[in-house]
Amino acid sequence: MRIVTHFKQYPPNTTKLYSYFECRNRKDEFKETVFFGLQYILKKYLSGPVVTEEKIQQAKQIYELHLKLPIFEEGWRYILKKHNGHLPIQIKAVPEGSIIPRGNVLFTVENTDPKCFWLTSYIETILVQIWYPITVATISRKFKKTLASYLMSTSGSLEGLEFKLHDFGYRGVSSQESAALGGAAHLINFHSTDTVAGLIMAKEYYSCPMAGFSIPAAEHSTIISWGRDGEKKAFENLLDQFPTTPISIVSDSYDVFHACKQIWGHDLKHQVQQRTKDTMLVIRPDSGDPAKTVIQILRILEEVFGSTVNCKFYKLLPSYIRLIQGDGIDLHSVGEILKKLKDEMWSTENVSFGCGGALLQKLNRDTLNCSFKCSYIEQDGKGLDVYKQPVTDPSKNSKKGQLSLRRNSDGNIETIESGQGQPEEDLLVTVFKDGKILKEYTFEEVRENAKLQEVEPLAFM
Ligand SMILES: O=C1OCCC/C1=C\Nc1ccccc1
Repeated sequence: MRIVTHFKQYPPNTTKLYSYFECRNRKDEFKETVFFGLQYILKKYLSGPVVTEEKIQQAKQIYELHLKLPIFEEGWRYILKKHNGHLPIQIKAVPEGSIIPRGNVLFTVENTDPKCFWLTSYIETILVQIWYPITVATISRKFKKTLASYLMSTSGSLEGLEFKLHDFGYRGVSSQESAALGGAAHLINFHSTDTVAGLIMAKEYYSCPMAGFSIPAAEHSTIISWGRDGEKKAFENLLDQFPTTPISIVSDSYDVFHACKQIWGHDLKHQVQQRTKDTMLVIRPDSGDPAKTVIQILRILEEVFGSTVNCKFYKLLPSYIRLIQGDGIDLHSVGEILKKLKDEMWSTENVSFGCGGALLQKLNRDTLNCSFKCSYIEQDGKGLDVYKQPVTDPSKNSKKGQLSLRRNSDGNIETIESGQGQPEEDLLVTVFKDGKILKEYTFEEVRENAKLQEVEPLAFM
């Protein structure tokens, strides 16, 4: 346990520790990241009178047993007495929702009381947990870019884009807090979710009354509970129970092709044709090769319900029928599926997707190389730029000195090191100082900052 012993390890008379957070640059599919989640961490863990007598006692007990060394009790008691339990820390960060190229400073942390230099590193652990909301928001936005390209290319419009990727991931994350953070991160880019914890996060920490929507949906239990021979009854009951909203019905319990051809295409054909765009039937396959299954179902439905051709000459099922594919979806497969649909002249308008693990859980701090490093210290009143430069891995080199972030004359974002930045050009905003949050962002602002600037033409897909 290094952190509680650090105050003994820094040079004598250190009065300031200045560190920064970045998603280190690496040749991978993520050229830029979405900055999100710092406001939650500040509000929940770091703002206000967070240092208390009982917390000091609790820490004392734990570390005496755990480390057989005392905690830095006088350091914490100093904060309690001198700062009334408020952390003498300053944090400057890019606005939430900002889209920043990899390898740029995203926030800086420094102590504001020279006696509390050790605090900067102490809060690294909780601050670096921002890796999760940043990574989910970034993956979700990359999904959006792919979906936008195919939707634009096969329909000439982006209408409905925000409902093309539905968060199915609540059950697959490791905690309620992860569900809340990841769920909210996805809702920066989309308005479609079943991860209710994300709605509450957006409401409580980013002032958003209702950040996402869903529709009534079957699951296997509500189908198979009618027995093997009761699938048609189960489907019919669902149509009867939900006449005024769209309804999603998972149809692969036994044979999805039979379900589409015989039940949807014959037994219940007229009930299906009574549905409208606002009360559409959404058929959900949930197994098999995603592209092959979706295409086969589209063909079956086209045979029964017909299809039209849109302004881009791609085929479209009647407005009362759509598909949702929520199995086997990740950043790679979604593009593959859409490409195969397009090759068969199907518009992206026909399908939407659900994603769970690949959106909220199949990721870690290394996915975007999230890192927190010290870059500047002050000793005896003298400033010193510091950095690491491992001969064993240059990609782990860290930045030097006090940092600022600016948009240069070419319009590109860049980090200025060694305190060479012009304060008036600095995009970093002081969001926290001495226990107080100085700047808050609403979810609306976060979404605005993260919106897609352009739709990438498919040629590069
Ligand atoms: O089918 C659907 O249509 C759109 C509404 C949501 C939905 C399914 N949700 C879901 C959630 C968690 C695991 C699996 C599915």
